Amino acid sequence: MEKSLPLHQLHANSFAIIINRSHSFLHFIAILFLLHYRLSFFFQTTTIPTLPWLLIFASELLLSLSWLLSQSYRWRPVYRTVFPERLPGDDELPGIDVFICTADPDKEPTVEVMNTVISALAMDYPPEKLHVYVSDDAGSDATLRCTKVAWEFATCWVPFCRKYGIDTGCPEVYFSSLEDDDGEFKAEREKMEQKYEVLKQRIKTIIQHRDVVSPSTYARDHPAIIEVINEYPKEEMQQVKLPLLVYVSREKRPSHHHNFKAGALNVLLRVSATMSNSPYILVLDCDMYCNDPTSARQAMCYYCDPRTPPSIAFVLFPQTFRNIGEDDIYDSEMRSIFKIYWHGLDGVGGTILSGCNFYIKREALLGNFSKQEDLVTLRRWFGPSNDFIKTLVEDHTPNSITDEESSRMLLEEANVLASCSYENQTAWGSEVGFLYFSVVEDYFTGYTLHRKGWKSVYLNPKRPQVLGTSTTNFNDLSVQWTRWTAGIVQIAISRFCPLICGPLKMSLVHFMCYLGLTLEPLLFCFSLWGFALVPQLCLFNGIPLYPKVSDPNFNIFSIIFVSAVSKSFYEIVVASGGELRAWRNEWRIWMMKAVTSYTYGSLEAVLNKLGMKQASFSPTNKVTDVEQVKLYEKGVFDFRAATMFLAPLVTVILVNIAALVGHFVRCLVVDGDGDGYWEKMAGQMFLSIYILVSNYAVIEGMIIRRDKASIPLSVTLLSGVFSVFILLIGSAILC
Ligand SMILES: O=c1ccn([C@@H]2O[C@H](COP(=O)(O)OP(=O)(O)O[C@H]3O[C@H](CO)[C@@H](O)[C@H](O)[C@H]3O)[C@@H](O)[C@H]2O)c(=O)[nH]1
Ligand SMILES: [Mn+2]
Repeated sequence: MEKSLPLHQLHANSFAIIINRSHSFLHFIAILFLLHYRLSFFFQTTTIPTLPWLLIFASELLLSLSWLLSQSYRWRPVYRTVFPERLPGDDELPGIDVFICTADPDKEPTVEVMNTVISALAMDYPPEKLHVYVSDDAGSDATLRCTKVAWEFATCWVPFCRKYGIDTGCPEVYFSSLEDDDGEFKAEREKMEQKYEVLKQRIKTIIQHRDVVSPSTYARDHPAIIEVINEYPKEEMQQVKLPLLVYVSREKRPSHHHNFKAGALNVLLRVSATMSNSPYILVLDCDMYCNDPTSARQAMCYYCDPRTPPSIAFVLFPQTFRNIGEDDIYDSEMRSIFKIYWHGLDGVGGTILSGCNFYIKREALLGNFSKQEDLVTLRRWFGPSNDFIKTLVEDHTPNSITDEESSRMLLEEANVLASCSYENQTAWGSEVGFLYFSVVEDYFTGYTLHRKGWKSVYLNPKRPQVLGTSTTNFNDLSVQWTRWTAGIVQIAISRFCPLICGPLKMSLVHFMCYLGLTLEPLLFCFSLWGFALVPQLCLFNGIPLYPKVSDPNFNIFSIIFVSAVSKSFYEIVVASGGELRAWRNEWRIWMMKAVTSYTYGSLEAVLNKLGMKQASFSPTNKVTDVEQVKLYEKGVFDFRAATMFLAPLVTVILVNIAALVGHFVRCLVVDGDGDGYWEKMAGQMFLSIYILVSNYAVIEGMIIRRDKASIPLSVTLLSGVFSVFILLIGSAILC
């Protein structure tokens, strides 16, 4: 009886669909009017110069294009429910390999990384079917030792969680969220808490006494180190059944490009194949604790359901963060991505692969082969290891470690698979595994899977499945978004651009989603620079770019503005219950990113294309700085950021102030004759005021605040020079 019940359910949000589609339709008509208005300029005689008109028209066109493409993620938002209690018995569940990547113990606190490892070991899944692999790109002996101590702690922690039904597998979260119980449980809990404190202390001591002289050089140049942590458990630990835990640090040499996280994941794909070869893989970033131990069972609701088509490549959970403040000024939560876009993509063919927290089918990454497959072809694709090639064949069962000899042989082979030359002249990274073409390996790999006809599923249950650390200061945020932009623009300007390689096996709407996401950074940075400078330069010089207030055409602009602003108000505040300030924060950070990270990222991608700059992936800083956190929690911008990120912001603000001042002077002195000058310039004046009001935080950081995190005077002065330059040169060219 139970077997006939579905394991999962999908429902489309019809109300949202109706609202979205009707709004798209009306907004689109307004845009057509705008096109008509702008184009008719070319058939009139007027004193307005053509260049600024063309530029503002181009900005409007680009922004409208990105709006149009973004309607695809609003076309059919869907939501999913799963019923893990209906899953078959534990013995019928498939195996899962968990991959946890870490790369830099200075930026990624080891205590947190170990919490992630422990939370993965404590997942609610049959332990003999769960295998946890830690990839350490720093090759740090300290991390290996910490993994061993974490393992020891897990041997007590996991049985403790099982015994008392604790559903927070991450000790840090569990002990910091107070629960009051008494009796035997309380005493045991206190004992456990002490053990956890000891663990933290041991980890800290190991990290403090690292014996490598120059860790960063070592990280780039070291042999492979692979160790099975629970190979021979101590006597007293043998009772406890825990998942396999393996530490893998691939070989790195300066002469070989290591391809960042994708490279690390591909090594894990190979090494794990020879040890556990599970059909499903969960990828976690080192800061992403498993908050809900049932995520594996939830994902399996798709993979274990005979009625679900086998074309699902991955089941994705959103990235959720534990360090989001009430006033999330940097939109660190990335609300619209995880709460709007991904549900929309899910409804039209599948959400993109967003970094971590996904259960992916091994077969989707590697393919599935029969025993008759030509060995030469397989070796050309997958490299020379016969042991690995054997694992690709359907009915292969992996080697198990039974004695010292089998363990030695297995590790020998694993070392070969983790060597940096193993991938030479193979299809790794280009056709199989995680793909290397872009630094956003996740996005590109997911996109390629969808193009080949694979589907994906987005699960966003109420309880966060994972909890990570998001960037909560302006510098880290800008660095991170610059990297993402660079990776995405790399795709946009390559032969893989969706416009060039076409939808292949994707639906048209799904294709539009990918096109929109791929072009978004470019479209935003070009159009927003246009809106931030062109009307202002014209305002400064008394050139109108918008119709008079009394002209009926003025309504076109007001309608488009009000429609865009109120739709986002609806999405953020009404539909997803956000606060008003979330709405302000998202608009503001969007404008800020456009002139900083989107711009620099796009530039980086172009330089990379021209061979003038190498792609880079420096891990995001995950160390908590108390002072920074305080500012973030108070909703105050931390402007202790690189000048390259501050200068564009300040420059835009100064140009806007200058334009307004210039405008008022012109009104009073030059054009004070009341020929409707105010009316002609009202649109531009409004735009400048809008930019200044929305970005008041920058003005405050520049003029009012005097704390350490305000904008340094040197940056303001430098930006002042840029603004004068823009005003002079811009006026000369445009007007
Ligand atoms: O050479 C590297 C660089 C990074 N990492 C690991 O990759 C993970 C993600 O790196 P992080 O610095 O946290 O990047 P984010 O900016 O948070 O990354 C987002 O974007 C990346 C693509 O740019 C995705 O890979 C991530 O999953 C996604 O969270 C971390 O666990 C790192 O340790 C490596 O293993 N090797
Ligand atoms: Mn991260």
